[in-house]
Order: sequence, then C-alpha cells, then structure tokens
Amino acid sequence: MLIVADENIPLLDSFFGDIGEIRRVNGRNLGPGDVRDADILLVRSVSRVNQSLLEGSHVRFVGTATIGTDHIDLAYLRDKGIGFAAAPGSNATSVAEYVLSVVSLYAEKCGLEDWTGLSVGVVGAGNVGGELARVLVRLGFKVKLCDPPRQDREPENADDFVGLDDILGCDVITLHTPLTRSGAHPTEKMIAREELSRLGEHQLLINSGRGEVIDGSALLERLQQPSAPTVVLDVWENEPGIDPALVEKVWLATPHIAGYSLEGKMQGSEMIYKALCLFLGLPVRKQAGQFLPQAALSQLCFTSNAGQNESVEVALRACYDPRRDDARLRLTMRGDDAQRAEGFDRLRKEYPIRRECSSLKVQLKGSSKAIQDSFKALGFKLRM
Ligand SMILES: NC(=O)c1ccc[n+]([C@@H]2O[C@H](COP(=O)([O-])OP(=O)(O)OC[C@H]3O[C@@H](n4cnc5c(N)ncnc54)[C@H](O)[C@@H]3O)[C@@H](O)[C@H]2O)c1
Ligand SMILES: O=C(O)[C@H](O)[C@H](O)COP(=O)(O)O
Repeated sequence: MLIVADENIPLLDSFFGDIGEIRRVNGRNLGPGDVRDADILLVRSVSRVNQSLLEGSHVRFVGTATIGTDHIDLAYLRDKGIGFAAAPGSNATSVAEYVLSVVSLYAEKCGLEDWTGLSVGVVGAGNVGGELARVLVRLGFKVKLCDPPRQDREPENADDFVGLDDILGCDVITLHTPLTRSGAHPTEKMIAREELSRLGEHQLLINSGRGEVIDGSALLERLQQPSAPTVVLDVWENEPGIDPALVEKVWLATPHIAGYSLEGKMQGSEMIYKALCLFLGLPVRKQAGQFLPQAALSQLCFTSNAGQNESVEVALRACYDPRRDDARLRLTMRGDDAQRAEGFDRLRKEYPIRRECSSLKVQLKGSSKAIQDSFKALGFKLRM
C-alpha cells in the first residue's frame, strides 16, 4: 500500500510505517503526478485536495492532520466514496494559548494592572473558541460568544450567544470560525470595511482562524486611518504570498503557527492514524503520548512574593511568546515576492519545538487560592 504524505506531518514513520510504504512530498506543490499510484493521501492545510488532484488516482482515503478542512473538496470525496478524516480539536489548546499570550501582552501594552478587566468577544465557539472561552471565564474575564450556526442548532441555548454587532464593542475580538463561502452564515470577508470602521484604537482584533475571514485590503485601509485598532494576524489571505504592507501595519504578525504546539501537531497525526486504522480495519496500537518527548523547561517555582499577574505572565510566556514568531516573520519580509513566500513556508517547516502549558509543572509557594485557580485554568500542573 502506498501512502503519499506531506513531509511536514510529524511522526509519519512512527504512526504509518507499518501500514504501508510512505512517500514524502512537499504539500504546497502537490500535483496529480505525486498521487497517481497512491492508495492513501495524508495532507496538511497547504494542499488543495479536489477532482483535479485525485482524478485517475487510486486514492481511497484522505486524511488531513489539521482542524480546518477548507482545502478539501468534501463533496467530491463523498461522491467518489473516498474515505476522509480530519483532526478536529487536535490543536485547539495550542491556538487558545496563542490567544491568551497575545491578550496578556496587549494588557501590558495598555498598562493594565489586571488583564481580566478586558472584555473578550469570541467569534466561532467551536473546539478552539469554546476552549478559549472556558479558560477566559475561569480566569475571570467577561466573555461574549458569537456563533450563529450554533445559535440556529441550539435554540435552547440562544441566550448564550450575541450577534457580531455586539462582539464589535468588546475590547478584544478574536476570530475562530472556519472559512466558508456558502450556507446561511458564510465567513469569507465576514470582517470587511463596515465592521472594521466600527473598531477603534482601544480595541484588539486577533485572527487565528483563516485569513480570508477578514477582507485584507479593507483591513490595510483601516490600519492607515486614524484611531485604528490594534491587530494581530496569524492567518493571511494568499498564504504563503502574504501582503508585506499588512505585516508592517499589524502589531503582531505570525506565520500561521497558532496551532503549532508539539502536542497539537502530534495529536493531529494521531487522529488521522486512528481514522485510517478504522478505515482499513486495523487495530489501533499507537498514541501520540508515547512519542511526546520531555519538555526542555519542566518546572517553574514562584515564591509568596510573586503577584498573580506577574507570575501568570511569566509562566504563560515561558511556554509561548508570540513576539519571537513575529520577529522571525518580519525578517523574512525583506526579500522579493518569491523569497517572502519561501520564508513564510520555511518558518512553518522549521518551527521550533513549542510545548503547551500542561507540559510545565508550577510550584506556587504560599500562594493564594486565586493564583492557584488561575494557573489551573491555564492548564499548568500545580505543585504545592
Ligand atoms: N491558526 C491556526 O493555526 C489554526 C489552528 C486550528 C484551527 N484554525 C482554524 O480555526 C477554525 C476553527 O477551529 P475549531 O476547531 O474551533 O472548529 P469548529 O468547527 O470546532 O468550530 C468552528 C465554530 O465556528 C462557528 N461558525 C461557523 N460560521 C460562523 C459564523 N459565520 N459566525 C460565527 N461562528 C461561525 C461554527 O458553528 C463552529 O461552532 C478552523 O476551521 C481552522 O480554519 C486555525
Ligand atoms: O486547521 C488547522 O489545524 C491549522 O490551521 C493548522 O495548524 C494548519 O497547519 P498546516 O496544515 O498549514 O501546517
């Protein structure tokens, strides 16, 4: 059995080595010639999987080690009876930690003593937005959720949701919807000129969903006007050929790595491995946990002199600080179009190991219950 797989899927040999022969490919340049004799195709978000890629091939199962599925023509796969699996929720914690770290930096930039004073509007309350909202609420933030599809599906919970209008009044607006172009609530260009005109200089807009959910040219225009909001982008229109003018204007710019914790990426591989085993009628013998290495930083210790905000900030940023990714991306923006696109993909391919908060033990000597609760909410392992 031939398994054609994106070379950037971690643990390919460990999970799939005894299922079939693995041929590694560059997912960005995947073409019909690469998959013609394949039985199984494993991709990431950079490969378009549709009729023009698959027609004439043997492929009978497609797995994407990602949460998003906008790169896959699901209707075509269904029509052709090709098996399919994605990795829902695999890197949700990673994205939530990305946003939390950004919010902590924003609170610092605004000179806030207590970051929970910020109101947060979450657009898209699924695996990522839902997890983020749960953590924020446990930390004491005021959180609003906007999710019209869920509101339609769950009329009994209608009061849990607000409209986008209401969200646009929050201090922080964070986008966690899939990219959709049809249906009752399409998200493509959901944040366009009109919505951007409602945001002002005391607001933060974060997009770690998909780039096309914001109209990029309207955003650039808004950022060139007075009283522009602060903007953080992890996802972009036209990746990897992103607009350098937009990079220059946003506060933090990262190369689509919000979900790139080691745990998140390994869970993505595990989920498609399990789905493939089910598809082929094979027993599931492996799990991501057995391959997870010890974290480079294993323990932090705070004395009773550490304040709540200070200690949470230090621990959160010890796990993930988006300023490093921002600095690396800005360096790649110096070349021509081709060099910039190559740089964007290289940063993603060579992404350093990043671990989630759950990998870090935190000792809190003589701490208050409030401090302990904040650390627990963020997923750290507590040692008293
Ligand atoms: N930057 C990254 O690294 C990264 C990582 C993971 C996921 N993502 C993106 O984030 C998206 C969300 O991930 P998830 O795991 O939460 O997906 P999910 O499917 O669990 O949740 C998405 C939610 O968005 C809601 N939604 C759909 N249309 C909406 C609209 N018009 N307005 C408001 N809400 C709407 C859905 O009802 C659903 O509840 C993914 O589809 C993917 O594109 C990005
Ligand atoms: O949808 C997802 O899971 C994320 O956007 C994912 O992190 C994308 O990573 P990629 O497949 O582009 O490497």
